[in-house]
Amino acid sequence: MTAYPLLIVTAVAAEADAFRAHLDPDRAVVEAVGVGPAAAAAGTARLLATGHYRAVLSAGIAGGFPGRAPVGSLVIATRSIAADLGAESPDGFLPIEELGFGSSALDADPTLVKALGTALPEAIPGEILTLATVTGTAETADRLATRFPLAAAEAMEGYGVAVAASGAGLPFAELRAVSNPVGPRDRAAWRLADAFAALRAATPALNALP
Ligand SMILES: O=C(O)c1cccc(C(=O)CC[C@H]2O[C@@H](n3cnc4c(=O)[nH]cnc43)[C@H](O)[C@@H]2O)c1
Repeated sequence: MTAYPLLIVTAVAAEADAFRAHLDPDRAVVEAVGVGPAAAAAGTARLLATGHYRAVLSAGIAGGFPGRAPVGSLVIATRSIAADLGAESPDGFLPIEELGFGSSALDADPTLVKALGTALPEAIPGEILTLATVTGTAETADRLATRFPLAAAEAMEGYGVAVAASGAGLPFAELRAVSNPVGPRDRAAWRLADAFAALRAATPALNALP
């Protein structure tokens, strides 16, 4: 029997197009479902309802934490973390773990992480944060880097895709190409071409995932 394909979930069409040209449709299918964790979770759950996928990958561009993931690099998530899921308090941010409402982190599937790391040895392993708001100040970047010393990158969808994959009982991973540093907003400086080139170059590795 032929195995079902891997589902690759991106936010926007330009990210999906970076993969689509060289994907083997028997091995992997890519779909763009929208920007942010809610669109990612709802769109992924809708696609998984067919029951015709073997695993799920959240993929696209991201901000890289300075000194941890430079522009143009690839990051493989060890965990995807909903970094803004919780409550503010005068003493600092309280994650939902401390509020008693479950977990704000989902581990990536170890088999997928190992296969990605072997196929993409230049990629940086680390935690990837999911935020509904793109970081745009040095203060927020510093605060996140301190709260999450193992975070290499931030994006807006990974945790949402992970929740949908977990609900469907499927293995999950996240792969990001860094288009910009996490820090003061400078949209004109985003190096989209470098990030898309890194995504395109990763496509053969995705065809080969278990
Ligand atoms: O303007 C364009 O041509 C363009 C082409 C493709 C994608 C975009 C996006 O803006 C996609 C938004 C997408 O990017 C992720 N992302 C990238 N950098 C960051 C960041 O520093 N912090 C959080 N998210 C980031 C995110 O996952 C969005 O879905 C534009």
